[in-house]
Amino acid sequence: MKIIADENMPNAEALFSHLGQVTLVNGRTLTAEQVKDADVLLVRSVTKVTSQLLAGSKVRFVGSATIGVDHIDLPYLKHSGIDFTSAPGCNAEAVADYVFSGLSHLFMTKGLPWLSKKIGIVGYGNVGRTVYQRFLKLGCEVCVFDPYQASSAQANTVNFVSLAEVLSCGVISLHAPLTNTGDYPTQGMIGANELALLSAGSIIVSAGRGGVIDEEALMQRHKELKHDLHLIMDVWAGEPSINPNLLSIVDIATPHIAGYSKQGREKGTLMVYQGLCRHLGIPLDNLPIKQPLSLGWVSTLSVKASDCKEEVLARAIQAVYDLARDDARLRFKYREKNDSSTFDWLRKHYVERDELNTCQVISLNTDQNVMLAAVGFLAPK
Ligand SMILES: NC(=O)C1=CN([C@@H]2O[C@H](COP(=O)(O)OP(=O)(O)OC[C@H]3O[C@@H](n4cnc5c(N)ncnc54)[C@H](O)[C@@H]3O)[C@@H](O)[C@H]2O)C=CC1
Ligand SMILES: O=C(O)C(=O)[C@H](O)COP(=O)(O)O
Repeated sequence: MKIIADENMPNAEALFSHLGQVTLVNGRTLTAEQVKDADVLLVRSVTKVTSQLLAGSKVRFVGSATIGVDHIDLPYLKHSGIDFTSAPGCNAEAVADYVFSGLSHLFMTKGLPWLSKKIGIVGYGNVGRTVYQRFLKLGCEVCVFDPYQASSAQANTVNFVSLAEVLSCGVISLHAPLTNTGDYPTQGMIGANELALLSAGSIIVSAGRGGVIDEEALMQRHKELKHDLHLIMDVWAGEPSINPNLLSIVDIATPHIAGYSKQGREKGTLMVYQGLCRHLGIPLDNLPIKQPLSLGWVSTLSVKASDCKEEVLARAIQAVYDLARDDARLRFKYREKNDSSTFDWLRKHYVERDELNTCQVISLNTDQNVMLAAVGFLAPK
C-alpha cells in the first residue's frame, strides 16, 4: 500500500510504515501527479483535497490531522466512495492555551484587565466549549453565539446569545469553522456592520479561520476606534500571505499555530492512524509506537502570591507558553523576507510547546491553585 503523508505530521513514519510505504511530501505544493498511485493520502490544512488533486488516482482513504475541514471537498469524497477521517478536538486544548496566553500578554504589556470584562465566544464546538468552560470556571461572565448549538439539549445550561451581544463584549474569541454553505455561513460573517458593534477597548482573538473576519473592515474599524481595539490574530484571509497593513496594527501576529502544541499535533496523527486502521479493519489494540503522545513538561513551578489574579495567571501561563515569542519570530522573519514562503517556514520550524494541562503550577496562596486549574493547568493532587 502506498501512503502519501504531509511532512509536517509528527510520528507519521513511525505509526504508518507497518501499513505500507510512506512518502513524506510538502502538503502546500502537492500535485495530482504525486498522488496518482497512492492508496492513502494524509494531509494537513494546507492541502486542498479536491477533484483536481484526486480524480483518476487510486486513493481510497484521506485522513486530515486537523480539526478544520474547509480544505477538503467532502461531497466529492463521498460521491467518489473515498473514506475520510479528520481529528475532531485534537488541538482544542492548545487553542484554548493560545487564547489565555494572548490575554495574559495584553495584561502584562498594556495593563489590560480581562477577568472583569464580559466574554463573548463565537462557535461552541470542541474549541469554543473548552474556552467557554475555562472562563466560566475563572468566574467570568461568558456568552456564546452558535446558532446550530443554541437549540440543542445543552441550551438551558449554556448562555447562548445573539452575534450582536457577543460583539458587544469586552473580549471576543472566534472559534467558528470556515463555511460557505448552510443557514449560517461564516465566510465574511464579521464584516463592517458587525464590527460597528465593537466598543472601544475591546479585544478580539481570531484563532479559527482567517476568512471569517473581513480584514479591510477590521482595519477601518481599528482606525475609527482610534486604535483602541486590541487584536490577537493567528489566522489570516490570504494565508500563506499576511496583509502587511493588518500586521502593522495587530498586538499579536502568529502564523496559524494556535493549535500547535506537541500533544495536539501528535493527537491529530494518532486519530488519523486510528481512522485508517478502522478503514482497513485492523484492530487498534497494538500501537506500533510506545509513546504516541508526549508526556510533556510535568514539573512544579512556584508562582509568587500576588493580589492581582491576571498577574498570577500571566506569570504561570507565560512560563509554559508566552505567545510573544511566536509574534517576535514572525515579525523578525517578515522583516528579513516579506513573502508567503515565510509563513510556512515559521510553521515548519515551530518550537512546539506543551499544553497547560501537562504542567503543574503551585501558588503559595492555595486559593490561587483553584484559579490555575480553572485556566487549564494540571490540578495539584
Ligand atoms: N488556529 C488554529 O490553529 C486552529 C483553528 N481551528 C479552527 O477552529 C474551528 C473550530 O474548531 P472546533 O470547535 O474544534 O470545531 P467544531 O467542529 O467542534 O465546532 C465548530 C462549532 O462552530 C459552530 N458554528 C458553525 N457555524 C457557525 C456560525 N455561523 N456562527 C457561530 N458558530 C458556528 C458549530 O455549530 C460548532 O458548534 C475549526 O473549524 C478550525 O477551522 C481549529 C484548531 C486549530
Ligand atoms: O486543526 C486545525 O483545524 C488547524 O487549523 C491546524 O492546527 C492547522 O495546522 P496545519 O494542519 O495547517 O499544520
